[in-house]
Amino acid sequence: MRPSILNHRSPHEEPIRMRVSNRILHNLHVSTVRAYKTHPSRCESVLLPSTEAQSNCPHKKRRAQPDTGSWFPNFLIGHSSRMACDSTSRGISIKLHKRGLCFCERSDEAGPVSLLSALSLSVCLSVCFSLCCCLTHTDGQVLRRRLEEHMAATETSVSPAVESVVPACMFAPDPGCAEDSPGAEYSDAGDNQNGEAEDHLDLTSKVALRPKRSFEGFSFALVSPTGEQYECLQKQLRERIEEGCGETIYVVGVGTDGGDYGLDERDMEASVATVQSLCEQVDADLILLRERTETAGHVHDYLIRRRVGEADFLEVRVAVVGNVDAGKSTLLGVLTHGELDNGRGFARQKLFRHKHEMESGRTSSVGNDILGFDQEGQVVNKPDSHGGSLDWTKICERSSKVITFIDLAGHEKYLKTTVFGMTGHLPDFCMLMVGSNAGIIGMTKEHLGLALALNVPVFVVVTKIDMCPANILQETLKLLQRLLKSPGCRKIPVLVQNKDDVIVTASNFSSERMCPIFQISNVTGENMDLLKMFLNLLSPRLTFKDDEPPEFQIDDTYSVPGVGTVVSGTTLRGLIRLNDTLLLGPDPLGVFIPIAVKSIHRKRMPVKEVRGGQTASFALKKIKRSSIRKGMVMVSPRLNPQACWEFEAEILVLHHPTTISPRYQAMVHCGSIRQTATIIGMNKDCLRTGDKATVHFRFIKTPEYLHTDQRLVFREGRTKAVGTIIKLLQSKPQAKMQSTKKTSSQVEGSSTASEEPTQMGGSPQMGQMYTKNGPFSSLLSVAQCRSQWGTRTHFLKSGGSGRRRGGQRHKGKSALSSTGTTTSAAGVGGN
Ligand SMILES: Nc1nc2c(ncn2[C@@H]2O[C@H](COP(=O)(O)OP(=O)(O)OP(=O)(O)O)[C@@H](O)[C@H]2O)c(=O)[nH]1
Repeated sequence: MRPSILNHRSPHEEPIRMRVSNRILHNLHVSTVRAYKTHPSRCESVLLPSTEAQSNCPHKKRRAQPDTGSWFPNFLIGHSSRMACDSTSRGISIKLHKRGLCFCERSDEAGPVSLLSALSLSVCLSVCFSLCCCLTHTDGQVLRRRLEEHMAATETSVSPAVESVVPACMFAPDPGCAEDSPGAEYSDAGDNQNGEAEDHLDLTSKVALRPKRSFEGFSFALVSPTGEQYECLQKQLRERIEEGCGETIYVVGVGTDGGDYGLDERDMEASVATVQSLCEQVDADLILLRERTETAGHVHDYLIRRRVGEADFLEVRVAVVGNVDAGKSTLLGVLTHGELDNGRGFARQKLFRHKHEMESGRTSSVGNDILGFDQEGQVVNKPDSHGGSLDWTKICERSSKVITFIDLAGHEKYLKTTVFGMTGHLPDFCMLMVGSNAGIIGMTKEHLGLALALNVPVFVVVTKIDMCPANILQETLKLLQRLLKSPGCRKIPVLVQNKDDVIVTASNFSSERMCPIFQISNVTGENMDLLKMFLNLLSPRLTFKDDEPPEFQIDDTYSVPGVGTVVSGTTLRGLIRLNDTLLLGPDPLGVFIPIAVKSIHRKRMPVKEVRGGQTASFALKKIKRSSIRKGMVMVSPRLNPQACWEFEAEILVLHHPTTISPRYQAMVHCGSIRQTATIIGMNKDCLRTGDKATVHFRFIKTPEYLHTDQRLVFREGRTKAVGTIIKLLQSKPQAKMQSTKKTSSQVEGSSTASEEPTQMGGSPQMGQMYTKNGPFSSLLSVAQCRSQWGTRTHFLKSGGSGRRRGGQRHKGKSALSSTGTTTSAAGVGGN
């Protein structure tokens, strides 16, 4: 593979500029390094490009930098042109600078591309490695040596069985310039990552600060900032905190491009004092995460977290999935109650609320558990000394950040409930649990596929390491990383082994590519502190503006004695205040009715308002619980909401045993909506596994409130499809839609469940639609993953026996739910 890159350009013709697909890059990562090691002599000779060629480079701004490319030009490593049109595609520009490597974020025509696409970084390193080995230039030799050291460090930190798991240090900024003379000037100072000079920053004095959440060019003179610089710093800090929904991580002692690593004690003190004073200005706390000493001095990592009042806290939702007996409930019991398990189900007992769950040890419903962190990152959960119960209100009052775990069922027969938990509860992240002794079995792949389909970043927790022999553990890790790196997932597995790894992975986790792997024991508590630290550093993925018209999606309803009807769910956007009047609907006729909010609870704590991204429960005035169903919304009258019977979606069939044609019916999961829909038409005659199409759906029972760009999961039996709504069609409600049941799937020939997935189809027209639409990029990756969805899935039959936690069944359920299956949610005021 490597020579194909090295031979890519004739050395004298033009600057070396590579555009290769991510998949190729992925394969290149290991093979390139190995190739070099085994056959260094076979490396092609890559010479320096001529000055003329450099001046022809399209990246003229970068080329104009005086010192840039003194012996080598930039490399652009991105996706193939097809992927480049996609707004989520990533690119990375590598500068082989004489003082070291410089990885830069760059923008493409299609929009911003993020730095540290984890995959690209590791691959870039190996590509650079290969290229350097071809250089005869002295600088090349230096760089080559550094890369060799880096690679050696990489290898020693990884055990042989998991040799290709990327260690977290790969994602840390490269000190790079340690060998250079201290006085050497770093020509890239002031150059932002897109090659444009920062217009408002003076970088003449010591570069000392770098925000880690984002790797955009951003560096300041912190030791003794001028008034102007100070204001600039303050503005930037505010922006970073806004981006991080109230917090950000800064590294003091490192320059923008990884240069000027370390500060002496006096400079560090002065820099920290500056940051401290900045934090005071923006009403935030500065929390030291780690201190380290680099060759040139000290480097400190700080968490900057905005102060919140007693009634407020940052909320992060984590869906907990994994096969049955992986240890999900046990881990949540250990985390939230602070007591270790005994290996026989002690810790999980505190979470079960149903007799049958206690008896069987199986979660059957969607559970909510909370873990609060104070400003310093200490867990605040203090279970009651008698019953071991948790006072949610107290936890919330003491917390700066509350992690809500959405505990989902691992058993196959509760998959429908699990899908609802993933779509309806809007998790920010997904924690995939794997029992180290059992390995990747049962529903593990199914749940991973679901998270990928919904674009939820995943981290993995391997449990039971106390009882697992070392060779089995290594085997599980090996299979896990193979699964994560497979073309369908395209993740970078990163083993988290110490606090440094936690900081690096948490800082870069918003890159959906990276997949941290923790190895823990619920019995001995091994590595539990790393997991807690990681959870404390997670920030919500989405930011919301308060001035948008509010929207709230209902995922459960309750009747509370003395209070009345209560609905729980997630605020999708906007700000909802006590006594606001919102429109509740749609009812079966598509009508929205005005409704007043009597009281608001967040995590059982009474509050006066709730904003976008937060879960809450509302007590409503003058309405019966039976007239509200899951999937309904409460929205601002300003939105003039319309209910919709029909819509068009671009879907991708992940699995279907035969063919899907018009009149086919399946369950549509879209947010908290869960209703059977019929395919009215599509832009193909029929759909098979791997096919993409624009499909026209119609709900069979009631109209729903939908948005374009909403993700949906379409499933029935073994059939699974994912997609995005592209058009809402206003149609007159039909008097009665007949459910034709699942027989409308046309069975062709004798195709069986074990039928191999076919090649992904799709008309050119579809291809265009997909590449234009950002969220679809992951759909493509899911397409490739379709074979992993397995064929052994069996879903709940209609009228299945899911039960709610602490709630009651809907009286009018049969009239409201197309399948009659209940999905449970947290108890009253669970939100
Ligand atoms: N030795 C050991 N046992 C564990 C560990 N984690 C969980 N267990 C045990 O594994 C069993 C299953 O744990 P659960 O937490 O019920 O598994 P689950 O994934 O929640 O299962 P479902 O709720 O059915 O999906 C229990 O008996 C736990 O005590 C661990 O780290 N070490």
